Amino acid sequence: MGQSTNNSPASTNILEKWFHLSEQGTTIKRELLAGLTTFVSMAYILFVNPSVLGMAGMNKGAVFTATALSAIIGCLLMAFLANYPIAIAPGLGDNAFFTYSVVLAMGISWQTAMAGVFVASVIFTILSLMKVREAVINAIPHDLKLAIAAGIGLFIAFVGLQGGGLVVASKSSLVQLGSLTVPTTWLTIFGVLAIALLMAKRVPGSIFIGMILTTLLGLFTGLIKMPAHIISLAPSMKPTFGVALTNLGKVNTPQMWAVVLIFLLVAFFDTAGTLVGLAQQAGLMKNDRMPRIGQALMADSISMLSGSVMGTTPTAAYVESSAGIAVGGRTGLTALTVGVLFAFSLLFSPLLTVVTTQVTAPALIIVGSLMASSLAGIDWLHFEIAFPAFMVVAGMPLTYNISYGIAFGFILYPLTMTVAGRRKEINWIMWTLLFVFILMLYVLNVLP
Ligand SMILES: Nc1nc2[nH]cnc2c(=O)[nH]1
Repeated sequence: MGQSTNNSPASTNILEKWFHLSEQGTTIKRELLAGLTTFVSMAYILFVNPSVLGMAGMNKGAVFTATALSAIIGCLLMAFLANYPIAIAPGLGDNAFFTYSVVLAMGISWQTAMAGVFVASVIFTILSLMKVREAVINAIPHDLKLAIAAGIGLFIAFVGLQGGGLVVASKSSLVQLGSLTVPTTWLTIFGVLAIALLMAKRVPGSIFIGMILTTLLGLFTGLIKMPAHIISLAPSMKPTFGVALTNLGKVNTPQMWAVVLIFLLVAFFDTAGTLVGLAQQAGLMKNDRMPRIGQALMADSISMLSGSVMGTTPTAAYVESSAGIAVGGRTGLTALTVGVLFAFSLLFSPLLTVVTTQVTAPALIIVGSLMASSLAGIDWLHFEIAFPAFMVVAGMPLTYNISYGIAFGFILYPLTMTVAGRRKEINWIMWTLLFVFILMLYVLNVLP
């Protein structure tokens, strides 16, 4: 009794018992530093998520609170169920699909779309519990999984370039460079440069720091208005809480089933792929397999489920966790630290008004470039693989729809592989998906 510091024998013993720190060759101090590093690398989502979902018509304050709470739930579950140094929060790929493809392009209300997220998360949770999850993960060709991540990267970068005014519509060529005489566009240019240079210098939390610098420049030049307060109680989730449940009845349409399928595919494969990549980076794979992958998927699926009820799009295992792993994070204590910091951040909602589109745009562009790095793993030398992968990557930004990119790849892949004499490598799940995606194109494009 009487000792209350983190390093007291009692608390050390508890943390040791929960997280097996010495077995993983790590220390409390290193895990806390890793958690702080990952948190500052991903804290931008607290402002970017309300900005993107706000465009779908959702209440920004409620989304802010739902974002923080779903991240807290995800990180705590990751810490205690799976003991991995991996943080969870609403993914940029998923919120972009929700707003730009489902709500704005297909004209589905955000309320119905959120009910779709809920249904997808229930299926995801069931899948995480069942042993077939490994079979499903292995059934999708590695190159297509990489192409999906890279395509989403290009898509969100495109969204950022437009949001920041750098790319605008053109009558003759569809897109062109925006005007460099617009002052707010220069805020975005400054933000991209600031973050890119900080990243090139390997500064932890580059995105967060770059966004703060851009906001300060905006405030200083009068392009952004001063906030009324800096801290306050977290905004109420009343405008969004439970909406997914009250709209469940509206999911029963062909369009919504197609949307549910894409939410499920993106959420499941994004998290599964990211988990394995991060576990490899941390040296936590055993015989080329990830121990406790079921628990880690479960942590994500439950936070996605609770997020959809509270009012946010699917959560993902964050690629930014690699920043904390790079500074030594190896256990769930890193994830727990991120969760605690998200709890503190609930107080900072008044800053939502200063984080404008020009401030969030650089984050989208830079995270897009990070996600595009999976292009490196694609087998470009074999046309039967390279072309379907290319069509996934090019299809997402150019059709402004993540589902179409995925559909192009899944329809082409079994065909090009078969003609190339590699039919044996295509399993029945891929043939089934070929027909599912042809049906999906019909439902999303021809039927309406
Ligand atoms: N894996 C992953 N990491 C992210 N970091 C920010 N957004 C995302 C996302 O959608 N997926």
